[in-house]
Amino acid sequence: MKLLIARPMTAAVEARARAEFDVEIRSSTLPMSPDEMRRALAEFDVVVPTLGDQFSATIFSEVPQPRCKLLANFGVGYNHIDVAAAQTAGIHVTNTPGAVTDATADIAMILLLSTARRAGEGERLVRSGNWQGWHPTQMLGHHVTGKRVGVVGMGRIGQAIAWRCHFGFGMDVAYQSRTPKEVEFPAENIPDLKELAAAVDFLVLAVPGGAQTRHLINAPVLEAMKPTGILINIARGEVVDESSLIAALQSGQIAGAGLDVYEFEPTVPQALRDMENVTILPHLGTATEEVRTDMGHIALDNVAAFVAGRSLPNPV
Ligand SMILES: NC(=O)c1ccc[n+]([C@@H]2O[C@H](COP(=O)([O-])OP(=O)(O)OC[C@H]3O[C@@H](n4cnc5c(N)ncnc54)[C@H](O)[C@@H]3O)[C@@H](O)[C@H]2O)c1
Ligand SMILES: O=C(O)[C@H](O)CO
Repeated sequence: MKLLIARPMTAAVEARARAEFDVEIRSSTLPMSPDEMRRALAEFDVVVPTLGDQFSATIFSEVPQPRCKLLANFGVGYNHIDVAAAQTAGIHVTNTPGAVTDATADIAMILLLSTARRAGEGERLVRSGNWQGWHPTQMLGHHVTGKRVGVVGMGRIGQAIAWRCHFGFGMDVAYQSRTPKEVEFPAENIPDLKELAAAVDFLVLAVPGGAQTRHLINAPVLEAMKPTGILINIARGEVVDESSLIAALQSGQIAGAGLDVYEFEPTVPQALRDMENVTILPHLGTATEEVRTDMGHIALDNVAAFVAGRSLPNPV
């Protein structure tokens, strides 16, 4: 059984992979090229791809009889893989849910607090050496306690964000879902997205990416938000129509944004980089040693189950 891992991993994950499997670990930290993906499908039994490796229907169609039978994705989000095309090609897909939840919810809170309280702008001021000292109207932001958060995508991460907002920061919680969720704190389901956008101070995105959620947040949704509203996106960049977001921020239609993900990642438009009321992070959601190790173990657990002929723990 030949395994390909698409990026360098934490030491613990690489050690386990080398101990248990005949593995090749790519040394590049960049996404696989189409040539590399075709070779991966043709020459390996199992591949551990990740974000950025665009396993499109075209790539699958270019390798008609793939040796590969499992794509054990490193990450919970798998919108970079055309799962239907993979399955048609006889390739299973798995992901790494759960391990990512708390760390990603933490990054959502960092973005929410930083944007509301102007932390990035404040840090830039201190670093510039131009800070003139405290005064009662210096750099006033938006108070968080008592404000209302609206979660779009009330799954594992969405619920962990809502939990933090309620128990940690005394916020009211609303969310959008086709069916009400059973959570251990008061939370109002507002099924209409524009109604939710209009009713909250912070609109937080935690939906999966992919065709069904592409540009879910578009000009009409941004128009529905309060002028004091702040958009937080830890989901996938394509969930937001980025040019409409830039227009809404530039015109003052919304007050700010906190972003971990971008529509054309890793390209971040200059307009976003120029605005002081935008907090921008480089897709840090799961970026801790512990979480990346746990994600690697989950991916390898799926590989091990596949090799042993057991049912896959995390099928997509
Ligand atoms: N920034 C990061 O580093 C980072 C880290 C982990 C996950 N993510 C992203 O977060 C996503 C969510 O992860 P999760 O583990 O919470 O997944 P999940 O499946 O537990 O939750 C997703 C929720 O979104 C809901 N949903 C789907 N389509 C919707 C729509 N159109 N409108 C409203 N709700 C919709 C689903 O019903 C589900 O409740 C991942 O798919 C991934 O893209 C980002
Ligand atoms: O989907 C995920 O798990 C993240 O975006 C990558 O860690």
